[in-house]
Formats: sequence, C-alpha cells, structure tokens
Amino acid sequence: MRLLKVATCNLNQWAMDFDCNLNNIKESITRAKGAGAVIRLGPELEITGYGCEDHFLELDTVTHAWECLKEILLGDWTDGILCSIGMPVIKGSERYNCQVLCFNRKIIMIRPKMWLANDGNYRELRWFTTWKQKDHLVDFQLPPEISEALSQKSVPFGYGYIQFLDTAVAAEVCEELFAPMPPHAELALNGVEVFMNANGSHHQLRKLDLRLHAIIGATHTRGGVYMYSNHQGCDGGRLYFDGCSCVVVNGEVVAQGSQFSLKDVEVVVAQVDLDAVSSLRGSISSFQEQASCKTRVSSVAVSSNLCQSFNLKFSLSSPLKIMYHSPEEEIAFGPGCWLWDYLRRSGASGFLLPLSGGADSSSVAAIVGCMCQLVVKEIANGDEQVKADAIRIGNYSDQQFPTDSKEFAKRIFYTVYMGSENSSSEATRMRAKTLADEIGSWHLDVCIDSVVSALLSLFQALTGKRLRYKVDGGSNIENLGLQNIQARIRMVLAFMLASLLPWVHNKPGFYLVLGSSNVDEGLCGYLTKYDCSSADINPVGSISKQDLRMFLQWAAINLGYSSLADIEAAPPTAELEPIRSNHSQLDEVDMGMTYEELSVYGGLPKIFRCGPVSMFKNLCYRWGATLTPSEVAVKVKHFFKYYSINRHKMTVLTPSYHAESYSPEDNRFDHRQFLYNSRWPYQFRKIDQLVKEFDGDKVAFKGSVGGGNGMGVVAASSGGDP
Ligand SMILES: Nc1ncnc2c1ncn2[C@@H]1O[C@H](COP(=O)(O)OP(=O)(O)OC[C@H]2O[C@@H]([n+]3cccc(C(=O)O)c3)[C@H](O)[C@@H]2O)[C@@H](O)[C@H]1O
Ligand SMILES: Nc1ncnc2c1ncn2[C@@H]1O[C@H](COP(=O)(O)OP(=O)(O)OP(=O)(O)O)[C@@H](O)[C@H]1O
Ligand SMILES: NC(=O)CC[C@H](N)C(=O)O
Repeated sequence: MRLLKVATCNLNQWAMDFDCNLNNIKESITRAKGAGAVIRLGPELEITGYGCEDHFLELDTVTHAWECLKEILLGDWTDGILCSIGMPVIKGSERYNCQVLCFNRKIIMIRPKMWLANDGNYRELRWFTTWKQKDHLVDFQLPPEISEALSQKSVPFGYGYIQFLDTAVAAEVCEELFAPMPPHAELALNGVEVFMNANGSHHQLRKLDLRLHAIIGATHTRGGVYMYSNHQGCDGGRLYFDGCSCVVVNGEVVAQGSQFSLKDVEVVVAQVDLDAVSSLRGSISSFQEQASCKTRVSSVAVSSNLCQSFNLKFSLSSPLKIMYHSPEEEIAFGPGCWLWDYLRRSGASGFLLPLSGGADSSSVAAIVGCMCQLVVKEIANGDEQVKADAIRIGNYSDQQFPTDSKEFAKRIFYTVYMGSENSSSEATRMRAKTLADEIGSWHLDVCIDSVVSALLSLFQALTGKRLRYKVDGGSNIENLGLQNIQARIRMVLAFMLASLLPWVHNKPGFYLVLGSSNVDEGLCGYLTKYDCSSADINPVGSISKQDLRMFLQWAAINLGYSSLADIEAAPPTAELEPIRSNHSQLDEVDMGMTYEELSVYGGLPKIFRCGPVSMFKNLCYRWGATLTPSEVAVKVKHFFKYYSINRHKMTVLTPSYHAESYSPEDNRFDHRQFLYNSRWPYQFRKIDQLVKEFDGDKVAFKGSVGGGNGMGVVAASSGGDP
C-alpha cells in the first residue's frame, strides 16, 4: 500500500487584501500539517484574491504576491508538505495565472494556466495569457529579491508534473477541467496519480452537480486522486464563491467541504491508498494500451517520498454520499453568507430594507433573518472571527455577544413599510409587520402621502396641472407619473433613513440599503428606474420569481417565519394605483405576461442565445399544444418590445448576487446594447412570414419537445424549422 494524506481548503479571500489572504493561507497550511497531510492545495489566485480584475494589470499586485509567497517560503510552512499556492506571475512580458508548487522552502515548479475561463462572469483573457508551449518546461528566473532570499535562481515553468520517488503529482487549473480536452487525461497516461485543481468558481443555483460530475468523471474511468480547492465567500464583487473543496478517489467522493459557510478557513483532509489507483489502471486494458503509446509530458524530479507504507495508525477515507443543498437552501445560504461578508467588510452597521409585505422584499428580509441565524449558530460553534465581527457590527459592550438571532436582527436590521393611499391595504401592512416581528428587525411604518402630495402640489404650482389616475379618467402618462412619484419617494426615504436612523438610536456608522427587484422584473423592465430597486446591494436580483416563491414556502417552515406562507399565497401587486371595486393592480396583468412565461423567455436569449426568430420557433414547439403560431408570435413580440425599451434600466441595476445563468445584469454578465429599435422590423417580419406559412394551414404544433424546462433541447440547435 502507498498511503497518502492530502488536504485541500475553502478560503474566504478578499481581492487585494494581502494581509487577510496571507493569514488564511498560513492558517490553512498549519491546519493541514497539523492533520499530518503531505500535500496542501489552495484556491486559484489565492494570494491576491480571485476577483482583482483590472488590478491584475498593476505590477504592484504581482509584486505583492511574490512578497507574500516569500514570507511563506522563509518560514517553516512548507517543511515536509507540498503546497500549491495560487498567484499571478509575470514571465518576460506576459502575465500568467499560476499554481506555484512549493516544498521544503523551495519552489519546485510553476504551472501556468493553459485554458483560461473567458465566458459568462469570467474574462481572464483580459488579464492573463494562456500558456501554449505544451511540449517542454522552460527555465524561469525568479525575481531578484525572491532569488536572493530563497537562494534559488530559477525554477521549471510550464506544463508538466512532479515525479516524487513514490508517486507523480500534477496541477490542473480550474477551467482546464471543463475544457473539451482536459490535461488530466494525458497526465494520467503519463502516470500522474494525484491531481491538484485550484479554483475560483462561483455559485449558481443548481450548478454544483455539473462541477462534481466533471471531477468524478476525471478519475472514474482512468483512476486517480483528484483534489479540488475553491474560494468561499464574497471577495468584493457580485459573485459568491461556493467552496465545496473536495477529494475524489477513482470517481468516488471521499471528503467534501461545505458549500456555504461563514468560516474564513476550512481544511478538508483525506487519507487515500495510491495502490487503489494503480490497481484500477492496471485492470483497464484500453488505459494500458493508450498509456503505452502516450505523448510524453515533461516532469520535474524530486527525490523525496510522500507516502507511508501500510500501518494500522492510518485509516482510509471511505466514499461519501455527496451533500447537495436544495435550491431553496441555496437561496437562503448563498445570499445569506454573501450579505454577511459584504456587511462585515463594508464597515456598515447593518441593513435597511423597504419592506412592502410582497414576495420579493419579504424574501430579502428572510435572507437577512437567515444570515442572523447563521451568525448566532457559528458563534455558538466557537468561531472567534464571526464573534468578533458580530460584536463590532452589533455594537455590543461588556463581554456581550449575539446568542439569539432575533436580538441580533433588532440591532442590525431596519425594515420600513412605506404606505401610500394605494398600498395601505391592511393586508400588506400587517404582512410586513408580522414578518418583521418574526425575524426580529426594528420595524417602522411610515405614510408617504404627505410627501407625495407635496410634490404633486409643487407640480401643480409649476404647471397648473393636477394629475389623475387612469381609473379616475387620467391618461397613461399621468397614471405612470403618479406611480413613479410614489416609487421614487420610497427610494429617497430609504437612503435618508439608512444614513440617519443609526444616529437617532445612538449607534455608530451607516446602514446599507437593500434592494429586492427580481430577475424577471429586470428582464421585462417592470420596475421604476431609480425607485426602491435602486439600492446599495440586492441579494435576489438574479433569482426568478418562481424560485423565490418556492423559497418562501421553504423558509416559512425551515427558517421559522411562518407568515411567509401567506405572503407567498398573495397575488403579486405593485399597489401603486388606487384599489377600486372594479380595479386592482396585478403584476401579471400589468406586464401582459406571467412570471412563468418570463422564466421561459429569460432562458432563451441568454442561455440558448436565441434571437426573436429562433425564440419564436422554439416556443412554437414548447407551447404548440395549446397555442397557434400567431398567438406565440404575439407573445414573443410583446416580450421583445418591453425587453428592448427597458434595457436601459439594466445599466443602473443595483449590484446583485449572481445566482442565475439568465441574469440580464448588464454590467458584468449579460453584455448588450441598451438602445434598441424596439420594433425589431427585420426580425418581426420574419416571424410574420413564418406565422403566415403555418397558421394558414391551421397546424397546431403539437408534441412539445423535451418536457422539463423545455427550452434546452430545441433551442440549443436553434434555427431548425418546426
Ligand atoms: N432609451 C432610453 N435610454 C435611457 N433612458 C431612457 C430610455 N428610454 C426611457 N428612458 C428613461 O426612463 C424613464 C422611464 O422609465 P421609468 O421612469 O422607470 O418609467 P416607466 O418604465 O415608464 O414606468 C415604470 C413601470 O414600472 C412599473 N412598476 C411596476 C411595479 C412596481 C413598480 C415600482 O417602482 O414599485 C413599478 C410601473 O407600473 C410602470 O409600468 C424615462 O422617463 C427616461 O428618463
Ligand atoms: N409599501 C411599501 N413599503 C415599503 N417598501 C415598498 C412598498 N412598496 C414597494 N416597496 C419597495 O419597492 C420595491 C419595488 O416595488 P414593487 O411594487 O415593484 O414590488 P415587487 O418587486 O413586487 O416586490 P414586493 O414583492 O416586495 O412587493 C419593493 O420590493 C419594496 O422594497
Ligand atoms: N476560474 C475558472 O476557471 C472558472 C471555471 C468554470 N467556469 C467554473 O465556474 O467553475
């Protein structure tokens, strides 16, 4: 037997905070060594933080990374343990995203990333170059101060592996795992038994499965020990890196770290037998055949052993049942942990939320409540960092600290119901108050009518015109104007209260304003620009209404906020128009589309890259059992009209937690123009031609393809005629 103890970790790094990052790295190595591990893997670009973005273009960033690495190498951290440390490295004039492999106070090899992540949220090619010289390792001259301090002039740089006396170990950097031809296949044929994958991978609802499938697939049929390390937390942007560092042996998970946590450092250790890898490989004839004619990959020899031989002090890690969170839990814990990092790092003293008693703002309130519950639980588990942060944010004195989530919420969370004559239905007012009581927030109930009427009087004095709602005989313009005044006043009041309420209550600092518009409203623009959707941050901005409603049902039971069940059951309404016996304002009626339809529309342009015409064709298949092509055409045109006239609103969307692959967020994710010809003359004409062709025959497009979410199957090959 060749027994090996390995450690990987989740680290909560913060882009550009070198002290924080270095401390976490040192702590993780200390814990890995304490557990007896001989390999320690850390996440991608862990010294700088993954999300430094254009700071990577600054030479300072790379210099500071070397300074931190020097500090690690000058101490005893790497004694007897192979450490993979992620950082940027400049070689000649190019900058590479690297795993620096260190052992016994020396750098053994530098492995630059060969396939960069450059889609969706990722744009690594803006800062890094891919390493292309796959066939040999080159000599890298260490920067003079490093070289002097380590008494080491140069180090092998490039694609290759480290050959120890008793095993071979290689790095595979994040995206490389997901590439069509991942390096681990060739490395396995070259005898590499242990793979170290450093990641910067973000949370997205229902995504973990894809990641684990790739890791399991990497070693299932070709054998190997696959170590995966990821960041965990908000490192300064919209993404939440969702940990899940793990170790997989021959396709089975034997150690798995948490996906969501408030911890700064979590070390995951596994004890494995490398003979299980060689034995599996020896039993697969095709592996043997391909290995016998492999392309040789370069290696660096290290004359040390990593493994122990058979002994009874060493137990082997057994295969685990993989831990998956439900999507509802993902919504509670991902945004909850992201909010905590944001709060503790922003210097704010809490959050303020305009709480309407509707589904969206109530979801945000529940997520803050969940955050408070997580904080109290983590303190009870003995986490000193969370305790110190909570004492500072909650302004506790005399050795006090949070022990009850409602008491903690009272200190750090204001909720404000801002009723107007249209929204003061007793039902929504009471829903907001009951929920606030359940969560424990400091709740205020304000009437904004006097401010609204002051503005209307000013307008009348200025123009001589008095505005009327449509139900009172006013025009569309008046109707919208009246709604938007209320909506925007709420935003102004929210910011005023967030900055001044702490002063009123003798608390230090300021509160962050939370927004709560959801992804569907963003897509079709059903929100007032610069209203309460304009806040400091928004934890649900890329979550669909459908998912939020599921979350509310779950949270009513699992977070103990039972009033959320009533909130979920109420029909969504903006409550900006007067309620009359023959008129009440409902979102879906106002928008001319349902939230269910919006969830479908959302996926087609972004995930499946459909323009209006292929969206029409795909929906003919999906909805053909119940709608004629001309009815589908009307819906598609309606969506694209509102999508395009309101796209400008996405440019000022409040920074939101990224949770969905169809987020329309314009700043970092879904890059599109914001001035459109909203008549789409060319595309709509094409749709009309198709409608004429098919409606003429009265062909019903029966047999919706795919089922399930139904958008994938046909859309992926978009363009096929129905
Ligand atoms: N192409 C363009 N590029 C840049 N900016 C452009 C623009 N076109 C208009 N604009 C600007 O946008 C303005 C129009 O947008 P906006 O002021 O939002 O107003 P608008 O989109 O006309 O109305 C807001 C809509 O949101 C609905 N709503 C529903 C539920 C809740 C809430 C709520 O807020 O609570 C609102 C409300 O019923 C209404 O349908 C224009 O006055 C102009 O300033
Ligand atoms: N009466 C109110 N009191 C406090 N805040 C409000 C009120 N009405 C609206 N808001 C705030 O403005 C945001 C946008 O209002 P809108 O009517 O579009 O609600 P929504 O997006 O359907 O959200 P919700 O489901 O929370 O009502 C709300 O999420 C809420 O934060
Ligand atoms: N940093 C990366 O290479 C990201 C890889 C991949 N797109 C992920 O989300 O995991």
